[in-house]
Amino acid sequence: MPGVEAGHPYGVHNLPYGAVSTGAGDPRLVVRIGDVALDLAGACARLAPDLAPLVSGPVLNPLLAAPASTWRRLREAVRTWLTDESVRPVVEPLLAPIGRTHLPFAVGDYVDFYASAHHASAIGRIFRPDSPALPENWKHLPIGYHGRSGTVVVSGTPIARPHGQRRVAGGTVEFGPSLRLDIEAEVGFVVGGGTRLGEPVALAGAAEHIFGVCLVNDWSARDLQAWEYVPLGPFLGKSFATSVSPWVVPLEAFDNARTAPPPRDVPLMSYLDDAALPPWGLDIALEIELNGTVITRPPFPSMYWTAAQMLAHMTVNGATVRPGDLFASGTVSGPEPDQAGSLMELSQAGRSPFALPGGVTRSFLEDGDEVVIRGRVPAAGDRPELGLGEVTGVVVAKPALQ
Ligand SMILES: O=C(O)/C=C/C(=O)CC(=O)CC(=O)O
Ligand SMILES: [Ca+2]
Ligand SMILES: [Mg+2]
Repeated sequence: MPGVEAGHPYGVHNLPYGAVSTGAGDPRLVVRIGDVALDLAGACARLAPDLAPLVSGPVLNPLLAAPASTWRRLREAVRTWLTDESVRPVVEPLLAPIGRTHLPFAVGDYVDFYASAHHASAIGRIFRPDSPALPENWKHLPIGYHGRSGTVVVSGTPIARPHGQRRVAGGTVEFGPSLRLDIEAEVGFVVGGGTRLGEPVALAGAAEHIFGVCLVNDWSARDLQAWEYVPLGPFLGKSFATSVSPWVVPLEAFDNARTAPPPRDVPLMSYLDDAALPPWGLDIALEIELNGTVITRPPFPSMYWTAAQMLAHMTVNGATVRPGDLFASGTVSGPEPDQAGSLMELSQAGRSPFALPGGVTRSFLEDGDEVVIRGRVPAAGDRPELGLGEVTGVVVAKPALQ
């Protein structure tokens, strides 16, 4: 592809999908190549008219509803269009600067998992100091909860500090802006190809239902969460906003970035037993920047549960998935203190504030703070770097409700 040097993290090995607009125009679906975007509706209208109806709207959902073989056909076609000299006169006028990015899919159901043993143990010690760090069920099944899909927002959306109830020292219950606003760096999976009620997705069939990968920041109000979550789990402490990166990187782009998950300590039931399957760990490196300083580098290969296991578990009771559903890995935390994916861990629940430049310290987020979570598959051997982009958000104060 002219203008995109070999090894560019958004070369033809990547080709993520997004929705962009310029000026007052409506969002249009694109594929990113280098630092520009290929207009998908225009390209399909000219070069693959039968695919045009799947990509002519503002969101990916019609494409997500098509079978995985169609996703692969479109990806191969785009790769050809971007490399084949003979179609250059058609393709070049359809390349444009990226412009403003939008949420590229209408989010159906949203599930958040809890798949890092390092995160789950650290949070367990903080929230439940008198119990084992990992709950008894943790290594038998990927724990998760259903989140609020309507508050999934695209990167760059300002995050209003939530108000709510919290219990303070001495047992008083009060209402006000969260004093423990946190982040959770996660990897998200966009579902395609629906299922029928009662028909689980088998581990071996997961690739037919996982369209692509994005980055997720599961903003979390720890004080609201700690008071509300017993016994039913996360609710208002997490439902106010969840940010996602604007680029959905197709699953096939990770073909040479698969890693073996950690050894399993507990024998897995057959619907979760992935020992005989190709590995589903992904070699993604995350980094979190707070106000311009990188504060932690969570490694995704350290996750205990894989995306395929999450999907198999999420549907094993017969629950359906639909095109546009989103499920997220849960906070990505590695074994080292500087690999934690939340401020709760980095500050030890506020007991050990961490340092930023200029003598500034933080335990939780203050108004005006900007968080950037970046993701990439690092280059290795002849594997070029694969960019996942970033998910950003600035915290803003919300007017008091009472
Ligand atoms: O262990 C708890 O009580 C709470 C855990 C979380 O808040 C984490 C969560 O949302 C799942 C995750 O991101 O890993
Ligand atoms: Ca989470
Ligand atoms: Mg959330």
